[in-house]
Amino acid sequence: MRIVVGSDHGGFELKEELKKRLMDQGHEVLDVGCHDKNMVDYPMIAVDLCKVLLAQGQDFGLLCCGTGIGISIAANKVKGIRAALCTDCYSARMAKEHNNANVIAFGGRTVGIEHAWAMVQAYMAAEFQHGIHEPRVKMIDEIQ
Ligand SMILES: O=C(CO)[C@H](O)[C@H](O)[C@H](O)COP(=O)(O)O
Repeated sequence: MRIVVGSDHGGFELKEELKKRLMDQGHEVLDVGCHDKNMVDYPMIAVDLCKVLLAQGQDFGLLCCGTGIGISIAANKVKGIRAALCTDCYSARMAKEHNNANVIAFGGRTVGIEHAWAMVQAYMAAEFQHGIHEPRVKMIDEIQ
């Protein structure tokens, strides 16, 4: 898969480890930053990632901040983005199956790497179920 990743300082370490594991699996990963632990404002990173995703058509985007909340709120302001803050594997799978989320978000200060990795795997293994979910997703997109 082609994946674009990004984080603020609060999600930097988690993003780096998830990026490494994705690359080890053979995925193509583009990192929009941040590239060190220096403080950076998460809305900028979220918008940068979303613009890249919409322009370059990666399969999905992965965002991390301290909680995953701020960066997912910011991403969801971008037209065409459906960002899901994931805290469990069932929700990560549903984010794809029901919501066709094109961005998943995690909290670097709230979840450990193994749990985050399990959630990434759950999301990546899932497929959008279409059917009744298709018009609902369309309704979401039409809000913007
Ligand atoms: O947006 C957030 C909260 O929902 C993230 O956790 C940020 O990473 C956090 O706010 C950054 O906080 P810091 O005090 O600047 O490290």
